[in-house]
Amino acid sequence: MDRIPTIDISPLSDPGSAAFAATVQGIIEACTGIGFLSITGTGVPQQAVDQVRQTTREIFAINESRKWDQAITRENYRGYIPMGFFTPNDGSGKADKYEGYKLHHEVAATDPVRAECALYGPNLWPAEVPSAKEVILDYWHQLDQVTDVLLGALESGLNLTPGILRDAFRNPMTNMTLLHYPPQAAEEAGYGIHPHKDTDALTIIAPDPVGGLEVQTRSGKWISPDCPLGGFVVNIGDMLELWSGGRLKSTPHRVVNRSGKERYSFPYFAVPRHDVIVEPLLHALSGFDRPAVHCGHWSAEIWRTNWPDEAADEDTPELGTLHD
Ligand SMILES: O=C(O)CCC(=O)C(=O)O
Ligand SMILES: [Fe+2]
Repeated sequence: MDRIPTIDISPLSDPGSAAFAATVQGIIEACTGIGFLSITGTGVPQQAVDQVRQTTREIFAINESRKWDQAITRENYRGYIPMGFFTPNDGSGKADKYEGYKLHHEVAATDPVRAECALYGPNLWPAEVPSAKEVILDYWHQLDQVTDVLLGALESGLNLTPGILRDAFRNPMTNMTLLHYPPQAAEEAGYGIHPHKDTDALTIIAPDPVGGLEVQTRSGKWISPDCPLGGFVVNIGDMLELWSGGRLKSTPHRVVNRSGKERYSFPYFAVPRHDVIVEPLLHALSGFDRPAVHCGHWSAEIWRTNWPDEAADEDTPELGTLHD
């Protein structure tokens, strides 16, 4: 499949209907083919998306020194990620051209889950943009609903026990990154984000109309998703690939911002609860041989190995890094 289909998911609200079955079939074809699809009919109002994009702009407009005051640390993977901070540890030595702001599933400092897994906690919301917390969490909760609907469709399409995927997302490790990519000159080498696979279950992005996201087809070509205004790009990450025994595909993608304009993006990464062990729920396809993943451990390793002086080990295969 050399194109990314657009699918209206509104029939998923009517399980049992013929339109539900046809929509599930379309989603399964996209996810077992290119691993990406554009969705419409989510019920998320365009205004909610516009507000998050505006909030993202405002956060990156905060003065540089104040942004550094809220920078991400090894102990707390939340807050500002300065430009070039995470050089991919693939040996290329070339930093990605973005700045970010990392957010995780919001829980209060007193939440009992923190005793079970130390990665949970409150976010660092920037005081300079007082509306950020409300605007982003409102959007986040809407995407939690969209995720639930998509997981229900995948359970149905893969003939899994109803609820087996959805139940793994109670008190999840879902996270978001706010991203700002300055324009890259035509002759400039390097990427906004280098080619990688996502390590989560699934990702939902409201694409910036300036473009720049590119997806690798199985034949090795790079194509751009064609997503209508108001739609979202969804892709399968490593965890759903693993759950499905290799049927659903986690596909390499990258960002190159040659639009001449600032690009703002805010991917939502759905990740199960810390104690969930992701392993094939169906017999694995031949040649698909990946070890089970414990979500809390996996997330801790992703936090750790993003620092350029830290490397993944045998215990933590891949972590989204592509090897030639
Ligand atoms: O900004 C985008 O469109 C994609 C970002 C991305 O692939 C990621 O953060 O994993
Ligand atoms: Fe990605």
